[in-house]
Amino acid sequence: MNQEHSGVNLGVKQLDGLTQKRLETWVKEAQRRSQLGQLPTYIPQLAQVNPQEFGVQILTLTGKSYQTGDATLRFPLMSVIKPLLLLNRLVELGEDEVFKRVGVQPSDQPFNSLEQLQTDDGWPRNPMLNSGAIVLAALLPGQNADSRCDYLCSWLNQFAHCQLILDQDILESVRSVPNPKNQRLIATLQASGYVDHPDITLDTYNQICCLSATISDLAQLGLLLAQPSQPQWQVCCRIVKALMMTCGLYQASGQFAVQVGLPTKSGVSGAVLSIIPQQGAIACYSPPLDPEGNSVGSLFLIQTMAQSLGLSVFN
Ligand SMILES: NC(=O)CC[C@H](N)C(=O)O
Repeated sequence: MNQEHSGVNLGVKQLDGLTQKRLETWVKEAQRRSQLGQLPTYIPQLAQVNPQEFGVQILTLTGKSYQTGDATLRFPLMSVIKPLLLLNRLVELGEDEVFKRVGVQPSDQPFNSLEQLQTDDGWPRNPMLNSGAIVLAALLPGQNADSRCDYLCSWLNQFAHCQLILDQDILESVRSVPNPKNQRLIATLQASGYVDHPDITLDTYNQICCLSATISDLAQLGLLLAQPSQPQWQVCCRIVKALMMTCGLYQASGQFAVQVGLPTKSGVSGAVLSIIPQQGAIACYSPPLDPEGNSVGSLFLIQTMAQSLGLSVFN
């Protein structure tokens, strides 16, 4: 643990210690380390991106912004949509309805594990796994997948002041290769009674994963969770952040909570979102992944920032 920050947090805004120069130094090292990762191959278009692409933005609740890398890059959110889908469903349906259909237990299995779902008798263990997010996608309002995805996209754009758009190219790429793992998850969820219309639900899930963002859109989404704009969202945001902390990086969640201590969610595109409660958000994008499917460069950068600035919520 960094000596500099072993002391108690006496209300100091730790992000004040951030400078553009420090950020640039850390980003250089993160970019170097990202070479240790691999691009995912099961979605053809994700396998074709330039692995050296990198973007990071830190936004604070007081309006400060730090940004490095390519601000014009657009990337699909993939699993980073999961906490935002959860937020939407909690706000609209309430805690009781949501947790009748999905659990809150961490898992030590991969994000698309059928074994985990089978061990749990078809009960989706948490909303950060594909099984849990698929069940929540089934609860979005709308007659078909297009209208359900549109609904979530507009809701997020309205409340987070961002400009997410559905990336049709990546969606086509997702659809071009059948994903047997997700198909088996959905069949199991149907058998256990958590999903009624498997085709619409799988298509909705695929579409919301293909909502694309710039690094600044992603940081804006983070601010929504960092400090809820509406008092009635307080509890929902607290629940989402707790689940990001315990489940957001799959098998790596526990280790990251100890080393970094920030609610964090990753996606296979290399996008990562970390929340610094009451202070701001860190949005990072770097495509190469570690074996668990988390961005090597993004996690390195967030860990370095958190330890150097003392950002852990447990300080
Ligand atoms: N970890 C992820 O980002 C997974 C999302 C991706 N759409 C999938 O289902 O495989």
